[in-house]
Amino acid sequence: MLGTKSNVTKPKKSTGESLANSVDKLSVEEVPKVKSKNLNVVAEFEKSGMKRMANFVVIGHVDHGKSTLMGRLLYDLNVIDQRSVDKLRKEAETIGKSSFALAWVMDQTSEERSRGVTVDIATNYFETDKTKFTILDAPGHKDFIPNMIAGASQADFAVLVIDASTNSFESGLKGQTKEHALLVRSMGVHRLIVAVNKMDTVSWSQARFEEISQQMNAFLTAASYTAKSITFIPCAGLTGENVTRKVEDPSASWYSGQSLIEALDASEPAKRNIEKPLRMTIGDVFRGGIQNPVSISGRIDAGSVQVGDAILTMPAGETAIVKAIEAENDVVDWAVAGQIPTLHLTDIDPVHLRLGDIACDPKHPVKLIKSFTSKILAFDHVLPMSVDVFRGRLQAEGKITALTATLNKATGEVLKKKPRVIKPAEVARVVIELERELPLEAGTRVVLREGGNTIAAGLLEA
Ligand SMILES: Nc1nc2c(ncn2[C@@H]2O[C@H](COP(=O)(O)OP(=O)(O)OP(=O)(O)O)[C@@H](O)[C@H]2O)c(=O)[nH]1
Repeated sequence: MLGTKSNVTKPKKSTGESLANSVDKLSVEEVPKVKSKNLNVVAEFEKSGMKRMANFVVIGHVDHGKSTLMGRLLYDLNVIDQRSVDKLRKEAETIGKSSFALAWVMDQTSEERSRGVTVDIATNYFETDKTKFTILDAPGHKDFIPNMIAGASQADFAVLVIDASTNSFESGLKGQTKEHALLVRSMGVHRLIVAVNKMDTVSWSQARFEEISQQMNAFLTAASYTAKSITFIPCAGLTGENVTRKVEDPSASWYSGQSLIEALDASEPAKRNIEKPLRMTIGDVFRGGIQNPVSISGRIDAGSVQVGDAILTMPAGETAIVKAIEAENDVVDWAVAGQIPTLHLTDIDPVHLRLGDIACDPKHPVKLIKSFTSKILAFDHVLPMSVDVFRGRLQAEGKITALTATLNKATGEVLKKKPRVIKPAEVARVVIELERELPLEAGTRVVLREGGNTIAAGLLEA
């Protein structure tokens, strides 16, 4: 199993006992009245020395080595053990694809394995002394761009993997290399680490590295990335050179720069948005028996929560009290944005808690809205039409009522007002009316589907 290592600095424990055990022993009558410690969670967080966090999406043309590179990173950082890799290698050999073993660390489902392409976003975690990273491994196959966008919408930066081998870089340029870089930019990603990969296949040629860096730099700066937010790193995922350790190959003696892990660690920390009002997407709802309180778990997108807080669940509009919190297998007093805690609740009927609902701060609730403007990236032809609008797992039927403008992918400038149709890969602004209200606010990501196909991904503007 992949996952975070256990030596993480955690928020202060309130008891040493596992919460699951302690609540098992309580009956409803015995549940003590929840007392808030009224902590200043922002100050507590700063004192805690909790590591900074970064989420990144891995993009690039099919077969340029994204999964292998990330598998290598996880393997070399001991997130995955030798036995698991040996097992994967054996499995890979039985179907004659032994070089794919490292990639399988990332691509874990059998469908992905038999096809040899990543079909969904694989989420993996690793950490250095300074930072906790989440990798969102995006598929390079052109049919799977919607999944890449799902990853990009959660990313602080992107790692663009480029195959340096003869002709591969060039065919990638005609393929998804540029397209992916543009798409993640239009979804708000500003920073790129360009991993010039498979350098072993070109004998660590300095000329090749420079040729690729220069061409990509010209393209990326024209696409509104700033030169100082792009870092080029030569590496080889398969051999592990310049991933977590320096290159030993004498032909690479010209390079004295950062390794991939150093570049990752040097990246600016993600903003946790702790000071904003609480927004937590409910990913799971459970109850361990009649006497146990109802519990929810999910990622805190913004803000913080502490024991004793009231939370409001939307769209139900019901409040609950946070009786206890668990995060990273510990009982804690508080949790902040970026963490995925379990909240044990009282004073709420579980019928008001559904997957995809939003738990928020009752003083600053997320609003329920029925119409909005969205910047969308079209995957298919988009017209004024009926669509299903998804915010995570929440869904409502709706209609695109107006196509306001098509936009420049890189700069957001208006290209054409009131287009009659938005073509695949175009970025545009549209107005959407919903049949029923959804909890949405500026900055929320939505997906538009029609007849079971994803036709666009959008960012709510107003
Ligand atoms: N020589 C060499 N081969 C590599 C390197 N990295 C990856 N490969 C090979 O390139 C092929 C594709 O690698 P993947 O990691 O599956 O590529 P991907 O970009 O994740 O592919 P998709 O998930 O299908 O988009 C495999 O055969 C790898 O073994 C490298 O550094 N050097």
